[in-house]
Amino acid sequence: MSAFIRISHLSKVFALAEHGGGPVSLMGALRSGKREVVQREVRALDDVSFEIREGERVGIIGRNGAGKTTLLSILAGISDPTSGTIEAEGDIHAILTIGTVLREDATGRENIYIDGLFHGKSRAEIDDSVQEIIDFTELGEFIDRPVRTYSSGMKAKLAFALGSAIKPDILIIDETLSVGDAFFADKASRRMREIADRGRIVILVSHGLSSIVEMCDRCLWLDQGRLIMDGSPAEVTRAYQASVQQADEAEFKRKFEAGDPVVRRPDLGRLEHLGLIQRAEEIKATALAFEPLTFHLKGLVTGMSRSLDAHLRIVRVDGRTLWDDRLSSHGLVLPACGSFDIEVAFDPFILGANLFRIDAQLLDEAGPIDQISRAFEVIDEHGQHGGTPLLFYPPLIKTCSLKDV
Ligand SMILES: Nc1ncnc2c1ncn2[C@@H]1O[C@H](COP(=O)(O)OP(=O)(O)OP(=O)(O)O)[C@@H](O)[C@H]1O
Repeated sequence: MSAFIRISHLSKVFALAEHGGGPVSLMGALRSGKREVVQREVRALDDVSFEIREGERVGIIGRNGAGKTTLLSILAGISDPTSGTIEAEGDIHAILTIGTVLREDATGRENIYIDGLFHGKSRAEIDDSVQEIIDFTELGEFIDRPVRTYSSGMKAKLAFALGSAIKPDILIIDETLSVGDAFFADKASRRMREIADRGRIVILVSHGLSSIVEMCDRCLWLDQGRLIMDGSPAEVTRAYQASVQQADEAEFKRKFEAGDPVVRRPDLGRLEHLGLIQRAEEIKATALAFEPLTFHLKGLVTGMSRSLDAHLRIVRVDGRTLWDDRLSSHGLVLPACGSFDIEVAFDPFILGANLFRIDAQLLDEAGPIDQISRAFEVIDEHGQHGGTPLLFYPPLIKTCSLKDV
């Protein structure tokens, strides 16, 4: 008989209830007796299908909340899918959380006996294998101390030694190895290979991508409950890493677009508009490289401030400030009270293709009064200037003028 797992169109939906205090379980919401409970569904697994054949060591990766643990608990028979089927041949042993494997008040040795008896072994059979398990754990004299006195690494070693000693047809491990030391991880990896070499199946969930590459020969990538890649560990972990990096970049861009926070003093004045003008038109988000560009700043001064000034700054998405100047240094004097309307023109345009932000700040000698930021992208229509975007010229302001308002 050969071990295999076949999963077809597997989905798992959790019903969550929400009221003022945020999400709670449906039972919790019913118990709390609160009205206006809105039911929401979490699709932890969404139409997942794959097959694992004998001898495969399969790693499962994905960001937090991707559905990995849900998949493992269905594979381990701890929870049922909402829809879809799972067929498995062979007895399954799962180490999902160390806490559920080990009894804290019993010693390590007692845990070996309890676990063996639980898995249907006779006392004599356990007597035969106990020393081998103890040797594998490297716990030394700790084996006769209560598990509650162990470090998390020691618990991980014992849990793994127990799980793998049972010699199951299908061994499922959730993150357990990540708390062991490098030497133990190496030994555990060899043990997993032995299990797989006997024609069995090993499934490992881990956030440690290097352990997946080292220990597995196949990798599944879950994202928001869906299986999005199935292939060699090196290939899948590379693609996963690239996607995580992109998501981080997107988060960075979102923060970048919001600008730096400043303490505002609205009683003294405010900035009302920061626009970009190119080819005599106000543009929204995209400017062309190598074309003159004008910034348009409108605002209002309502209090008596001394040394009133406007400060403009251009920042590239990587955080580098490319230009930073006060308009007073170009002879521009803001009115002491009333509206202002300023145009600042650059020629030639100084920026290469990239994402930028312009920050305009109204300030006086005591500090900022108001700030307005605007992100914009510069594109090179002709694509002649690829590579790392550069600051092409020292910025030159062509005109810096105050309009009559
Ligand atoms: N019992 C539950 N009730 C409600 N929602 C749940 C339950 N268990 C999991 N979920 C939700 O299902 C989704 C998948 O969770 P799961 O724990 O499987 O992800 P994971 O990939 O193991 O994440 P992590 O890497 O953080 O352990 C998440 O959105 C999670 O909030």
